[in-house]
Amino acid sequence: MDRNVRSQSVEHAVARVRDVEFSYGDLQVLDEVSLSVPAGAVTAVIGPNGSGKTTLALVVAGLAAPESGERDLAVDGERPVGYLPQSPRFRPEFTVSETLEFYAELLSTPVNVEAAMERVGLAGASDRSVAALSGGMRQLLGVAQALLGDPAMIVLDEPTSGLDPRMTRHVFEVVEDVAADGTGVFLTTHDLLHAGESDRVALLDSGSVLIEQPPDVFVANANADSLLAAFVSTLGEDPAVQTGAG
Ligand SMILES: Nc1ncnc2c1ncn2[C@@H]1O[C@H](COP(=O)(O)OP(=O)(O)OP(=O)(O)O)[C@@H](O)[C@H]1O
Repeated sequence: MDRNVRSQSVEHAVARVRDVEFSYGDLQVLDEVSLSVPAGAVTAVIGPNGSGKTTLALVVAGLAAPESGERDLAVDGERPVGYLPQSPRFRPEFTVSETLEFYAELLSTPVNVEAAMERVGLAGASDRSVAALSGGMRQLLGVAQALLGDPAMIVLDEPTSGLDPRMTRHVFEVVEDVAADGTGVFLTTHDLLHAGESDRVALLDSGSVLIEQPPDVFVANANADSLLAAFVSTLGEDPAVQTGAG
């Protein structure tokens, strides 16, 4: 799909969170977070370690209920929401296709396991056991699992962590392709190079969304020449791991 068609479909949000607050016990990690996940676009959430990206991904996916605020999903009928956790665990003795068939049975919609394997480039490994997969292939299996059942939105928590540069590029190409078909893609990443090529970035800092806009707009507004430079000039050089909102 060309860029013009894609930018039109960006108007329609498949999910929205509004004024979301979330705490683990006494530790508040999301503070008044509002953002939307447009259909047909990749939204990349970036931010320091501990800034709340995984927690936000769980809330957006509907897997964690916010204490206050709202999460609305605007998807038609039975279409699922796909989710890839940060460290997916699959049964090591299952093959790739058995793993996907296992997840397919959990869905109430018709599922084409072959198509999911084709889409991520794992068709040639369908009979290989999970134990025999490289880290990159396991991550592709996770993406394939999230794509089962033609989801209206996929939420991927660090889908390229631990992947080499070419495999990282491949995963981003897969998700761009998925977005081009109208799916809303919401992912967290520390890969600012590829986040800079996504349709939108949301910068999370200590549980608050500082910006939510196309990366080139953020970079230009920060008077920077790259997303990395904009990230550092906005957040400062201090690499401290964050521990909650505030
Ligand atoms: N289950 C939990 N119980 C208590 N605290 C938690 C839990 N999960 C996360 N936290 C804390 O919540 C804060 C936000 O964590 P979260 O994993 O959402 O951040 P993140 O931005 O995804 O981090 P990273 O980039 O390191 O993966 C951190 O301070 C973390 O220690």
